[in-house]
Amino acid sequence: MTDRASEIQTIFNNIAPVYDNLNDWLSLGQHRVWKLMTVKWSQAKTSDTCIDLCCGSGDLSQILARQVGNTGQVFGVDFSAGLLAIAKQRVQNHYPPLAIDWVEADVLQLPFPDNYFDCATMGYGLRNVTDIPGCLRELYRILKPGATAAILDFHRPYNPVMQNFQQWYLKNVVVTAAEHFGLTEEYAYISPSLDKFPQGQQQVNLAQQAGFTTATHYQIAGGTMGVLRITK
Ligand SMILES: C/C(=C\Cc1cc(O)c2ccccc2c1O)CCC[C@H](C)CCC[C@H](C)CCCC(C)C
Ligand SMILES: C[S@@+](CC[C@H](N)C(=O)[O-])C[C@H]1O[C@@H](n2cnc3c(N)ncnc32)[C@H](O)[C@@H]1O
Repeated sequence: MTDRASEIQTIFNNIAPVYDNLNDWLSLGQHRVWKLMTVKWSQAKTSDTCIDLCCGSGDLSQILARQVGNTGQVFGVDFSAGLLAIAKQRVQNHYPPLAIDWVEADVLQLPFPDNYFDCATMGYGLRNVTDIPGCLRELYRILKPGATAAILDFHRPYNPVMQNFQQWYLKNVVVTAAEHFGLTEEYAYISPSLDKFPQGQQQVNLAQQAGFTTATHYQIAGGTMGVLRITK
């Protein structure tokens, strides 16, 4: 793993204890709706074998697992041991049990064979990997032909009013809230990471270069978030 990847791993291990609560408060619960939309766009269905890349504390993995049922299987993959521990704990006493395997691994080198998965999701992961084209190629490799992936992340709105609002909110609300938990630097990282993140059409181009036959980017939440939907 590169030094940069280790730094990112440390950021997520540090924020693990407050991650879920802060996401709920700071998005006013909206991230749950965006994650439901992402699973819908992934076209996951009963009995499918699906993967949730960069699963963190596992919200998307849980939604996927409900969708595929007990005849399907979900693999939640992440390299943050801290967030994976929370993911495991959250489903421990779930009834009925959810068919989720938690895998500690780097999504740039997935421990799965070619053409294995019926569908995939990724929430707020693509912006954080150190090699976006490599990640899309790895995702392409493990999906079956015809399988769909839905990738949710922040997006810089094209509308200048929304863009100013997003920048103001990240700086004055998100980072200020994080200061109370001694996590200023960790949350201050979101805005510059978003500056470097490809915009919707660029994401579509990268997906096509990775081999995906169809790629569409949908803006949601006033353009502050986006979902890239791609089919192998
Ligand atoms: C679940 C959300 C973000 C996850 C997330 C992603 C990252 O890359 C991080 C990096 C470093 C630290 C933390 C994270 C992280 O938590 C999205 C929801 C939470 C957001 C922090 C707040 C979103 C604000 C938007 C500008 C839109 C506000 C509209 C809302 C309806 C109020
Ligand atoms: C912002 S969190 C998203 C968590 C969750 N998917 C969600 O939507 O709330 C980003 C996650 O990506 C993971 N991550 C970043 N780069 C990774 C990599 N190369 N391999 C595995 N996980 C990675 C981090 O550990 C972190 O859990």
